[in-house]
Amino acid sequence: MTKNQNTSLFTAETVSQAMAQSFVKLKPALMIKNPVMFTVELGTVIMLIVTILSGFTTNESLGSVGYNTVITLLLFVTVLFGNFAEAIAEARGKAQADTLRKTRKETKAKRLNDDGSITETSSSDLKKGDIFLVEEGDVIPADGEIIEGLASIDESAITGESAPVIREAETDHNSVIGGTKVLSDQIKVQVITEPGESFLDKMISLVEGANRQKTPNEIALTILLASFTMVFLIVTITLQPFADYANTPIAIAALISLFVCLIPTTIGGLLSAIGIAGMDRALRANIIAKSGKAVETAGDIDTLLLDKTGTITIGNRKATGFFNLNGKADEEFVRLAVLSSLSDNTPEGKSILKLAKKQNVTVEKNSVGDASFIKFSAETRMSGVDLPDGRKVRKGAWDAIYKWSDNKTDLEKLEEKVKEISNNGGTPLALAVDKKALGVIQLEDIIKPGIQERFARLRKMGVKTVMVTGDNPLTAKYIAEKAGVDDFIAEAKPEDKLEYIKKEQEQGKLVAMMGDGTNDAPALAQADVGVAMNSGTQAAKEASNMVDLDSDPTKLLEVIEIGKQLLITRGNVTTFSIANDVAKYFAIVPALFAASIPGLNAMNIMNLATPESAILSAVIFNAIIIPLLIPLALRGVKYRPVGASTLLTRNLLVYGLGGIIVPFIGIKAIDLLVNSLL
Ligand SMILES: Nc1ncnc2c1ncn2[C@@H]1O[C@H](COP(=O)(O)OP(=O)(O)OP(=O)(O)O)[C@@H](O)[C@H]1O
Ligand SMILES: [K+]
Ligand SMILES: [Mg+2]
Repeated sequence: MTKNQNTSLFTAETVSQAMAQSFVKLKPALMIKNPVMFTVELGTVIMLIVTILSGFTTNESLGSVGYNTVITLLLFVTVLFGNFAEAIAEARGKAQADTLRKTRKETKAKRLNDDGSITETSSSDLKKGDIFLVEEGDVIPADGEIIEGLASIDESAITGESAPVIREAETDHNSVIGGTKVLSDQIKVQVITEPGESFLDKMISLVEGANRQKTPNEIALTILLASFTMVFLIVTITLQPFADYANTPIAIAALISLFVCLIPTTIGGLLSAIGIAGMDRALRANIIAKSGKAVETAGDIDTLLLDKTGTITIGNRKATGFFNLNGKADEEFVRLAVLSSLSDNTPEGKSILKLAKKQNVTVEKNSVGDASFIKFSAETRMSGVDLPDGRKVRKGAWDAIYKWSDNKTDLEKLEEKVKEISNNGGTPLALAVDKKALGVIQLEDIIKPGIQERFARLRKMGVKTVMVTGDNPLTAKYIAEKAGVDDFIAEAKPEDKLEYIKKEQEQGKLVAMMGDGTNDAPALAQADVGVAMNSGTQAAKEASNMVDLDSDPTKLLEVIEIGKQLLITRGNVTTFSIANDVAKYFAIVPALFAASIPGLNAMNIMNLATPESAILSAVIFNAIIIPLLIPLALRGVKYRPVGASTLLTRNLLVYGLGGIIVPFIGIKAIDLLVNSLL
C-alpha cells in the first residue's frame, strides 16, 4: 500500500491536521496518560495564575508580569510541541487510512446458491461461510479462501505491488482479499470474515491507531519517567528553604522553570511518536503488525527460524533429471514419475510433468481410469497414485520412501545417486512402485541472490539463524553453508519447528519465524514473533502476530531491523533527554545563587548574562528541542548492525555526551541572542 505513496515526513495537510490536534490533546483526561507532559501542563496553569496575581501585587516572590507572561507562554508551547509530535505521527497514519478506505467500496458479488444457481448481490450482503464466484475483471467482494480453481490477481490496491499474484485452491496460497481484482480465470471463494471485520477494516483501524495500546516497554518507561518527575519535584521544592537560608528569594517562575527543565520532557514529548512511527515503518515495509508489542519484540529476537525452500531458495524447485537404477531415463520410469505427479499441484510435481514432456512422455489424466491420487504432505514427505491395476506408485524424500519400502537392497543401489544430488544442493526424490525402488528424480533450486549478506548482517546483530527443512541432511548442509545460516535442522516435520521453538524459549530466548501453511500455525502461535504470509492460509494468518502483504519470507529480516530501530531510537532519545537535563541544571542553579553564594560561581561555567536570561534560555531550549527531534523520532535512528556492547558504547557517547554538550552550546547561544535583542 505504500510503495507508490510519498514518504515525506511532513505535508501541509498532515501538519495543519496535527496542529489542530495539538490543542485537542490539551484535555487533561488525555494528558494524564503522559505524566511528564501533564506536570508541565499543570505548571503552565500555575504560572498563568501567578502571572495574573503579579499584575495586582508587588510581592517580590511573584516577579514581574512581563517576565511571568513570557515563561507561561513558553511552558504552554512546550506542552503543545509534545502534543504536536504525537499528532503528526498519527496524522501520517490517517493519511494512509484514507487511501485504504478508497479500496473498500461496495462492489457487486455473485453469490453461489446450494443448487448451483447464482444470485447477484452486493459485497456488504456477504456473510461468513457464503460462497461466491469471481471471474476475469471482477473485483473480489470479500476476504475468503479459494475452494475451487486458480486465478491471477492484482493486489496492488493493498500491497502497492503491480505484479499479479497467483492464488489457488488447496495450496498454501489460497487466500484472497476483498477489494483486489481478478485478472484471469475464475475461482469459487468461501467468505472467511463477517462484514465489518475484513482485513481492510482491520488494517484501517490499525493505521489510524484507533485502538493503539501502550506496549509493556512503553508502560515501564512511562513509570520510570513519572518517578523521575516526582524526584525532581521534591528537589525543586526543597530548594526553597535552602534559598531562604541563603537569603536569596527565588521567584515562582524560576522554580517552575527549573522543575520543567529538570524533568525528562524531551522523551516525554516524543515517546508515543516514536512508538507510532515504529508501527508506521513496519506498515511502509508492507507488514501489518497486530500490536506495537510485536514490533518491539522483533527488535529483541535471539533466534530466527527459516524455511529452506522458498525462503532461502527461490522455491520453484525444478526437475532436472530422471535416473533409474542404471542411471538412465528409460521411458517406463519417466511414465511412472509422471503418473505419480498427475495430481501433484506443487512446483515440484508440475516441473516433473514439464521435464517429462520435453522427453516426449505425457499421460492424460482421464486415461488413467479409476486411480486414486495421494497428495503431497509435509508430514509424509511423499506423493503418488494408486493405479486401478493395484500398483502403488510413490515418490518422495529418500528416507520417507526407505521407510515405506520393503525391498531395501534396490533402494540402497540408489544411495550413491541420492548423495551425489544432495551434495550439490539438489533435492533427490526417490520413486518406488509397490514398495520397490525404481530410481531418482533430481530437483534443483537456486539460493536467493543477496541472501548471504542479509544473514551476515543478522549475525552482526547477534541473531542466530536456523534453517529448518524437510529435505535430507546433505542437501540441508550444502544450502546452509552456501547461504551462511548458523545452524540447520533436516528431515523436519512441521511439529519439529514447534518443538525447536519451545526448546529455545526454555533457554530464555526470543524466537521469530515465518510461515504460510496451516501446519505452520502452531509454531507461528508459539513463536514470540510469528509472521504469516498474506498469501497463506487463514489459520496461519490468525496464529501469527504479523502479516506480510508482499508474502516475502525474507521480510523477517526487515521486521527485526525495524524492531531494533524502534528500541534503539527510544533508548537514544531517553539518554539524550536525561543528559540534557543535567546540563540545564548547571545552567540554572548557579545563575540562581551566584549573587548570594559566590562559591557557586565556579559552577557557573556557562557564564550566562543574568539569572533571568539563564532561566529563559534554558526554558526556550527545553521547548524547541522537542520539535527539532521530531524528524529523528519519526524516521528512527539510523541503524548499523554491530554487536550489542559496541552499540551501547557508541550510543552513550553520541547521545549521552552529545546530550550534555548540545544544551550547553544551545543555551549559551540563546542567551547571547536574547541579550542582544533586549
Ligand atoms: N511434490 C512432492 N512429492 C513428493 N515428495 C516431495 C514433494 N515435494 C517435496 N517432496 C519431498 O518432501 C521433502 C519435504 O518437503 P517439505 O516441503 O516439507 O520441505 P522442503 O520443501 O524440503 O523444505 P522447507 O521445509 O524448507 O520448505 C522434500 O525435501 C522432498 O524430498
Ligand atoms: K526537561
Ligand atoms: Mg516446502
